[in-house]
Amino acid sequence: MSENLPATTAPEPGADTPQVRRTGTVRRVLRNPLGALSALILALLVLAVLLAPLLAPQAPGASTLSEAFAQPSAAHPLGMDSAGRDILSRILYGGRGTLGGAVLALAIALVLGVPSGLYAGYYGGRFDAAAGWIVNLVMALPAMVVLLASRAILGPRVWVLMVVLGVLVAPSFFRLVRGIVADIRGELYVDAAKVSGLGDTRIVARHVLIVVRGPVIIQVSLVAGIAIALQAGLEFLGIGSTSSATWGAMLNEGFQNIQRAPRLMLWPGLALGLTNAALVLLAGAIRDALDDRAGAARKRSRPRKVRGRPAGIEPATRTASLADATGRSPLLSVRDVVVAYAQADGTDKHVVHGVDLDVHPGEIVGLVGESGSGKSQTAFAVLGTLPEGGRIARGSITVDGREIVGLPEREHRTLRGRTLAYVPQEPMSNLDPAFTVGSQLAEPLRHHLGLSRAEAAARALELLRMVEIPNPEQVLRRYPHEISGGMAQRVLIAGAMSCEPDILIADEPTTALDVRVQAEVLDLLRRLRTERGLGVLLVTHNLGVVADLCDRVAVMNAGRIVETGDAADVLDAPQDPYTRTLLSAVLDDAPARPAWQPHPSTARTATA
Ligand SMILES: Nc1ncnc2c1ncn2[C@@H]1O[C@H](COP(=O)(O)OP(=O)(O)OP(=O)(O)O)[C@@H](O)[C@H]1O
Repeated sequence: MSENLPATTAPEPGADTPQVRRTGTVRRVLRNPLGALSALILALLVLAVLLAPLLAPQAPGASTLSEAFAQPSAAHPLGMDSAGRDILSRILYGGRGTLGGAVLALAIALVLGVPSGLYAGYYGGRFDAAAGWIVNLVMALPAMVVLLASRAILGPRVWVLMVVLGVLVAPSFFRLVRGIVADIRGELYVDAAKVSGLGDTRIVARHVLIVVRGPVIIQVSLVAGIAIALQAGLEFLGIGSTSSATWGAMLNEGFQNIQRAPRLMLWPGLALGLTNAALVLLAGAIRDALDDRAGAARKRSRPRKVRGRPAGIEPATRTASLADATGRSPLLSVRDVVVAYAQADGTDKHVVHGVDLDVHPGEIVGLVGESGSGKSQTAFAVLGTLPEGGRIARGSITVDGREIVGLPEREHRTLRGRTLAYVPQEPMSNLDPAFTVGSQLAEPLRHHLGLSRAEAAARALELLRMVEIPNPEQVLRRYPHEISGGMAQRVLIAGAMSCEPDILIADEPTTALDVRVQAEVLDLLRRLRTERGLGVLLVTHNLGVVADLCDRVAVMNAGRIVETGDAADVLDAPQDPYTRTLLSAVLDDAPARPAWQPHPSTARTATA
C-alpha cells in the first residue's frame, strides 16, 4: 500500500521558483501616466486650496465695485467678478467649500456604509437582513428630491446638504463592501486564520479589509466626483448657499452675466472639470493597479465545499473506542460525540453518531473513511470550528484532561492557537495571497506569544528551517503564488507548529500534492511526532498514507467508527466488512488488462 509513496527526501523544486516581486499599489498607480497626471492635478488643487490664505491676492468677499468685470491684471491674474471681487481668491477659497463638502459627504458615507457592510457581510444573519432592507429603502429615494426637501427644511448651508448627500450615498458603500466580504468569508485562508486562533476583529482587520480597500478607494474617487458635481449643480441652480464662495455659486454668478463676461464661467467650470476628470482618471488607474496586483494571486482561492453524503455501505456497529494500550492518558479524548445540524423543519440531522477516539502523545492516529463519512466533521468538532448551523449535540471532548465542549469561543480560540493546531487540505488556498510567507508565519506568533516584530521574524525563519525549506530567508519574503504546493504545505505545517502545540490535526494534508512531495510531507510529520512528542490526528481517505505513517487507525463509515486498532493489524486483518470493502477498493490484485487488439474492422482496412 505504501509502495506508491517512495521514501524520497530530495529537496523540492519550488526552491528555484523564479521570484516575481510585487510593487505597491501606489507605485503602480504613479507608474501609469494617467494615474500620475491625475494624482498630480488633484494634489496641486488640494494644496492650492489649503494654502488659499497665502496664495489669494485678497479675501474672497472683499469687493471694489469700481473694478467690477475688470480684465486680468498683475494684481488680479484671473480678473474681477460682477461685484468687483478677485476671481482667483474666490476660486481658491471656494475650493474649500466644494472639496470640503465632498470630503464631508464621503466621510459620512464611509462611516455609515463600510463598517455596516463589513459586519453584514462577515456575520450575515438578522443584521444583514435589516441593513439590506434599510439600504434598499434609502436607494429607492430620489436623491434630488430629498436634497431639495432638506434644503427647504434645514436651510441652504452647503455642509448640511453634504451630510444628507453622505447618507444617500452610504448604501453604495454598504452594498460594495457587503458583497465582497460575503464572498471572501468562505475563503479557506479566512477559515485557516480562525483555526489558528485569531479573533474576528483581527481577521477582519488583516484579511478582509485588505481585499475591500481597493474597491472602496475606487468608489471614493467616483463618489467624490458625484458629490462635487451634485453640490455645484445645486448651487448653480441657486438652491445652495449664495453667501459662501463655492465653485457652484461662482458658476451661477457667471451664468447670470454670461452675455457681458463669459469668462466668469470659465474659471469655476475649469476647476470643476479638472477635479472631476482627475478623480475619474485616478479611479481608473487605481482599478488597473489593483487588477494587476490581484491577477495571479487571488484566483486560486475557492470557498470551502459542502460535501454530499455518499452512497455507502450500510453502517456496521461501532466495535470499540481507541483503547490505550500503554496506559498513558490520552492528549485528546473524544467520547460519544454526536454532531448535528438543525434543519429548516426543526429536526436535527446527525452527521456524526457517537464517535469515540483517543490520541496519545507521540502517536499518529489515522481517521479513515470514504468521502462524506464524517471525518472532517469529527475534526471540526474537536477544533470547535463546525460550519454554521453545526453543533455538538452530545458527548465529551477533552484535551489534556480538560473538557472543551461548551468552552466559550474566546477560550477555544486560545486553545486552537496554542494547544491544538490544524493543517488543512489545500495549502495554496489556505495562505492569504496578499501577504508574504514571513508575515503570515509571524502573525500568530505575535498574537499568541506576544513576540516583537523582530523576534517573530527570527522565529519564523527558525520554523522554516525546522520544516526543511531550502533558502528559508528568501521564502520568508515570497508571496504564496511564488512558492510550490509542497512548499506551501510545509509553510502551513511550520505555521501550525509555531506555538508548539501538543496535538496536530491534519486534514488530508497531502491530497493536493504530487506523490514525491506527499512522501516528503509525511516524513516531516513523522519527524515532528518523534522529535516533539506530538499527537497527530490524520484525517485521510488514503489507506497508503495510513500504512506508511499511522500507529493506529479508526475507520469511519456514515458518521460512525466501525473499526479501530493498531494500523498494521487493521490493514492486515480487517474485522469489519466495511474496512474490508475499503481495503479491497485499493488492493492492486485486479486482473491485468488484456493487451490492446485492433478492432476487426480496423484490422481489415489496414491489411486491405
Ligand atoms: N454544513 C453542513 N450541513 C449539513 N450537513 C453537512 C454539512 N457539512 C457536512 N455535512 C454532512 O456531513 C457528512 C460528513 O461530512 P464530512 O465533511 O465530515 O465528510 P468527510 O469524511 O470528511 O469527507 P471528505 O473526505 O470528502 O472530506 C456528510 O454527509 C455531509 O453531507
